[in-house]
This record gives sequence, C-alpha cells and structure tokens, in this order.
Amino acid sequence: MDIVFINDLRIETIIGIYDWEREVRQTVSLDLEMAHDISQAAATDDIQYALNYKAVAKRLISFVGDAQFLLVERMAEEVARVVMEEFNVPWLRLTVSKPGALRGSRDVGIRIERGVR
Ligand SMILES: Nc1nc2c(c(=O)[nH]1)N=C([C@H](O)[C@@H](O)CO)CN2
Repeated sequence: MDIVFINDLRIETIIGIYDWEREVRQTVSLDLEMAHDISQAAATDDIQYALNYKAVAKRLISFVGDAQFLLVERMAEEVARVVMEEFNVPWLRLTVSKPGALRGSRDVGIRIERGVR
C-alpha cells in the first residue's frame, strides 16, 4: 500500500493535565502517514481519486482546535478515529507531539499505529 503523509501539522489547542494548561492554548504537532492506493489518482491525474491531504488537514485543524483533551493519548485515538472513519483510511501511523512541553527536550508525545496495512 502507498502512503499519503502530512508532517508537522501545527495546531493550537487546549491540552494537558495541569491547571495552567486548561487556561492557555498550546501548540501540538501532528505527523500522519495514511495508507492509500494511489494508482487510480496517478492514472487519471484527478483529485477525486486521491486521498486529499488538504481536506484531511482542514478537518484536523478544526477537530483538534475545538477539542479540550487532557492527554495526548486521547487526542491521538480520537484523531485516528476521525481519519479512518471519515476518509476511509484502512491503516495509519500518527505522532502527536507537544513542542517544548518538557524542559531539556525538543518535544514529547506518542506514536500510534491503527488498522490493517
Ligand atoms: N504519557 C503522557 N504523559 C504526560 C502527558 C500526556 O498527555 N501523556 N501530559 C503531561 C502534561 O500535560 C505535560 O505535557 C505538561 O508539560 C505530562 N505527562
């Protein structure tokens, strides 16, 4: 299976377990790999047969921007569900990072894989 990807999609949201984190929006970064057979899009040169990464990004900017999760784990599971259900993606790998959340580290977060490749 081929991969359509989005790297370092930065979104402002409420995320975190501490009191101060419920008051201010922070940046999260999403790296997303989505399984998709690109052959029909390549053969036709027609966006209707492509997994439209702009449409996926637009949906996630809205979904994550409106959310108020406590844990990156919950955010990752919900993002994976939205992408798989709404864009008919059979498999994905998703990294959710919080840049600057841990002193001494560039970023922290989690990586998940869901579905069948
Ligand atoms: N596994 C996780 N560990 C931690 C999380 C998290 O979401 N998952 N969150 C925090 C705090 O919100 C932290 O990011 C604040 O700097 C701590 N550990």
